[in-house]
Amino acid sequence: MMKQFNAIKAKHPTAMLLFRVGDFYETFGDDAVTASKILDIVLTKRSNGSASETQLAGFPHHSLDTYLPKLVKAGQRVAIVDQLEDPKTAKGVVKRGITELVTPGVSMNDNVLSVKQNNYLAAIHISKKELGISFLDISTGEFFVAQGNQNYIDKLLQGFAPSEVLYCRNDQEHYKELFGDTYPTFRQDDWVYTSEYGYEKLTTHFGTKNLKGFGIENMPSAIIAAGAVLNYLELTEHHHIDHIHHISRIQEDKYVWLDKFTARSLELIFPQNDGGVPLIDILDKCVTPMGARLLKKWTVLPLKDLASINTRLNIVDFFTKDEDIADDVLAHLRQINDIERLISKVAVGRVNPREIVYIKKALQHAAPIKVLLSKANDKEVKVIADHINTCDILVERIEKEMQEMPPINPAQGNIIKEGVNAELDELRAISHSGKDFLRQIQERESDRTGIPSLKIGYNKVFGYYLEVRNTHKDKVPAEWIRKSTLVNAERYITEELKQYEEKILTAESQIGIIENKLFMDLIQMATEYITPIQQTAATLAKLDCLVSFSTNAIDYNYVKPIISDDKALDIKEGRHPVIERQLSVDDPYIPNDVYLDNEEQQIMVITGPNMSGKSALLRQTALIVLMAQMGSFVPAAAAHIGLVDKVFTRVGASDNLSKGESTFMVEMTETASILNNISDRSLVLMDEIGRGTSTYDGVSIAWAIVEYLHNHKKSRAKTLFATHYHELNELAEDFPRIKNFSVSVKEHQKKIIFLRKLKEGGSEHSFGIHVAQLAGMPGSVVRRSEDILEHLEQDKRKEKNTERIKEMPKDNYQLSIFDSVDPIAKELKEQLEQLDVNTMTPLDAMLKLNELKKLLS
Ligand SMILES: Nc1ncnc2c1ncn2[C@@H]1O[C@H](COP(=O)(O)OP(=O)(O)OP(=O)(O)O)[C@@H](O)[C@H]1O
Repeated sequence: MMKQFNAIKAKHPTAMLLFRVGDFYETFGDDAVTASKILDIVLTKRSNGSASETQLAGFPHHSLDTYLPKLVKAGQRVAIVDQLEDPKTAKGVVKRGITELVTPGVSMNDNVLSVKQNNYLAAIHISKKELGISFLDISTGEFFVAQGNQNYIDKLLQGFAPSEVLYCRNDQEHYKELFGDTYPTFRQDDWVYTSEYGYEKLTTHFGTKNLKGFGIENMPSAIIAAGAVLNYLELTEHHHIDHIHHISRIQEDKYVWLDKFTARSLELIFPQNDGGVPLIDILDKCVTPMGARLLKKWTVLPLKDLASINTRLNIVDFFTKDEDIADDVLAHLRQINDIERLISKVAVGRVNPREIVYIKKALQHAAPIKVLLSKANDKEVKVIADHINTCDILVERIEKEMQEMPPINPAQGNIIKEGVNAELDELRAISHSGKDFLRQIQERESDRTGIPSLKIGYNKVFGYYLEVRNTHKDKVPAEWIRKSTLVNAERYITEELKQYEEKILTAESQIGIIENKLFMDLIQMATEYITPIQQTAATLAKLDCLVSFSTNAIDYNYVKPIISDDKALDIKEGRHPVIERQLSVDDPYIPNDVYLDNEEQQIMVITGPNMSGKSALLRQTALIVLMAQMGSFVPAAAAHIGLVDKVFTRVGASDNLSKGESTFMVEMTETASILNNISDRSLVLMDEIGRGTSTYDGVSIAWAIVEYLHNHKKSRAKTLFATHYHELNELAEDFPRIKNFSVSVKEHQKKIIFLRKLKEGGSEHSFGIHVAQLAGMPGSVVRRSEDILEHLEQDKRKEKNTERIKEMPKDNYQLSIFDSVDPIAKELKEQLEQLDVNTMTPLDAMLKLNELKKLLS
């Protein structure tokens, strides 16, 4: 057996082998040490016939579902080695082989997967020209590819957040350099990463002559990455993958460009700090798992196409106006299981009886949704109805054949209803009424023979028998066959009893075989419905997202945005969708207007004290735009949004310092990438840019960036620029499309009250000291800061020129001795002034110093 183990281990050295031995899964050697730590199971030692001892740790086979996810979640690649023949009939060591290799990126196990999240496996092909990437979720059948530069690939990685990344063995260093070690990885052989192999793999899998139909024919790097994914499925023994029947190109130009910093700082999917709330948590009111997963994709991939956005918005509008339909649809959606993943389980042959019934139930609830929507007086809603395929024939058959609540484990039996199969019914009758039937035989034979004490019994040696006490021996009919003689009685068997016995003993196993066959036939039929069920799942997911948007629109008082092809952004009384949810009714979020265009007001320079709400205003503007382009209503009184193609966000270095990644250098690199990528339709949010360096550096850089954005020859990117540097207010005097705004505060008894209202015009000073006071800074520090500020502002008034670097005020803690009126000090000063240090020898200097010192004594 250890030979067998070693042979399999040699083929998969990086995988932990769960080796089936009898009723246990065992791990050996180093695997055992690791498994015992992760699973907290006992580690033992056994000699296994050889001189050296082997370490051993195992668990009962029926606990696989409990232990396997723990191993995978701990980052292990786990190979399940099963017995491939019946140990009872096997000669010698039982044949064993890998039946599945479960890795973080390839899993169908419900305990490994998270309901609301896709589980992507990614492959990256690194090449000098363009990099290729592919993403596959085997649990849903979704398969995507893309090709582009490192930035783009990095951004996709961040958006899709794969559980495992594959790349070519030869690219190890390069991969690490580009993408670090964020994701668990696996390296494949270099021959996998060639265009010929990828092309061949994809065309064979999809059964197509070429890849034109998928629009990826001319994407060599993407094809290589996709081929690598298929190769990995083979390696991990995933051979039944009919549900992966399509590959889609991620069309970069279809979606709003959000680089990874922007997605992160806007907290679309993940919060930046522990306890933070990302946008998705507010948006997601989905009631189906596939809806929740789709909404995540919509959130990181807002649309750029006017027609598609308006379709979504119109459907949301429909549901907000007809709440009864929305409620009915929701009531049915709530009853719908994860059919997207269930149908994938059908494809890979891992569906259990109860799950087949769930598929039926889901389709049965999809049917009334289809009826409801097709009756709606709205073209776009009707289209949704058209895309729901209720697969009636399949539903009917499952309904007719499957029990209402069959067990999860088919071996437990009672999967198939009565009346489906005559043989099955008969066997069940035998099994159920076995004892009755035996009693009937006993009574009948007792009457017929006149033996009153006739008994039926059973033993392992000759099965069922009739027992006759010696006193009635003479009444035994001739056809009974005597099997044994006891002291007081004799035991007989009959032809009938023998026949029946065989039936009873084989009935249970026969029932299992027939039920299993009928169940397999049903699965076979279900595999023919993979595509229509996937389509229905996708449509229901979309519907779920749109109804979720309508629920938010009503509950949170959102409005339908007007999206157009022009380039203006006009938000009236906009609110921050996340912060407003965290505030109480008594202290609600203060709405603000934001207007930007390419002609009059391209850049808003927003000043205001710390904590006044500048960052919130910037972020809410971006979130409103993105929500609108996802197809959601928005938190505002009205919103007119000229299509935005890219959103860039840069947050000043110190806001990110806690993550330990944002140095001033990073901030500048990120800003440079914005300046190189903007277009007329871009929205740029700059928050405290330049604060990672000295004040003067900061002001200069911030100033230069605003100037650049304004004067860019080709693109007038709409920009919100929040800053502490009120010096920047002077820009508006020289540049026509720059306008000053400030977030208002009221000073009351040297304290500030945040009004949070945006008003035209800059702010005069930054109120930082007041914030320090609010924060509980000692009174002496606050007073001293006020003194210094006063000095600085006096200096500024004198110079009246912000571009020139000003001197810091002289520290007036200590009076200068030379300003003193003391006569000795005066004498000292005069003597020092008369000295010509250049003509003095060191000795002269020493003597003079001594002389001066004497003056003091
Ligand atoms: N319009 C608003 N209505 C109500 N509360 C708000 C509003 N805007 C911001 N706030 C609250 O004020 C807090 C501070 O806002 P924000 O972080 O935007 O200030 P800031 O001006 O960017 O400050 P800093 O310059 O220190 O980063 C927010 O966390 C939020 O709770």
